[in-house]
Amino acid sequence: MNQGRVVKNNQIAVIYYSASGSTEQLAGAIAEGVDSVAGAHAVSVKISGKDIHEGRYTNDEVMSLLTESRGIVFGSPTYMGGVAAQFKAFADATSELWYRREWLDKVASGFTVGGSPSGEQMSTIQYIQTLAAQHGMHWVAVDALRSEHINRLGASSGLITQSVQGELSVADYETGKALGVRVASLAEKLVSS
Ligand SMILES: Cc1cc2nc3c(=O)[nH]c(=O)nc-3n(C[C@H](O)[C@H](O)[C@H](O)COP(=O)(O)O)c2cc1C
Repeated sequence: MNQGRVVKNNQIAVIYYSASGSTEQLAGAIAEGVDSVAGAHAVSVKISGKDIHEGRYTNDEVMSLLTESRGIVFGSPTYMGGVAAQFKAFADATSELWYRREWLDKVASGFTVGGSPSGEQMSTIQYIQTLAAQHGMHWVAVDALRSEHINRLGASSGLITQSVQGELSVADYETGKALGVRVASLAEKLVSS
């Protein structure tokens, strides 16, 4: 796995864009889940609009940090039925890494927040899933059955949530933590198998 590159011992990166903070809250929940797994640790990176010039994202430090990680969890708010422009600029910038197959066989997952319970968040997750597939990554789905306590909106493809007046529900937060645990645990299994 990731031959020829230095991959840090079960480091999982959580990279996301957030304008008003709810996607950031969810990123925090995922990182908390990762950190609760023995031997795993999370690094969180917020995509900054300051790294985008004329639509192009550039930050070599961020790209190196992601490449050194064993797994990457991608997050964006749902904007107009898709990822935010800032996330797309970042995703486009990963094309150089794609060409060199730098992220081949890492684990991946995705999360999004919308303002509506059914505000096309699935389109956002499907885009993130496609990005991970292009990089040859192993997609980790949500395994929790829907209830009022976890996976409130009942999606499996990725973590789909809704912010109400800028706040996530406890159930959304718990689903984030569970996804972090699952990504870190599967990343560990993949290298030891
Ligand atoms: C430009 C824009 C477009 C949006 N489009 C959608 C949408 O298509 N579906 C939806 O459910 N919510 C939509 N929202 C609501 C955001 O997804 C929601 O407020 C989310 O919590 C923002 O994430 P953040 O707090 O991390 O910035 C939109 C918000 C903005 C500003």
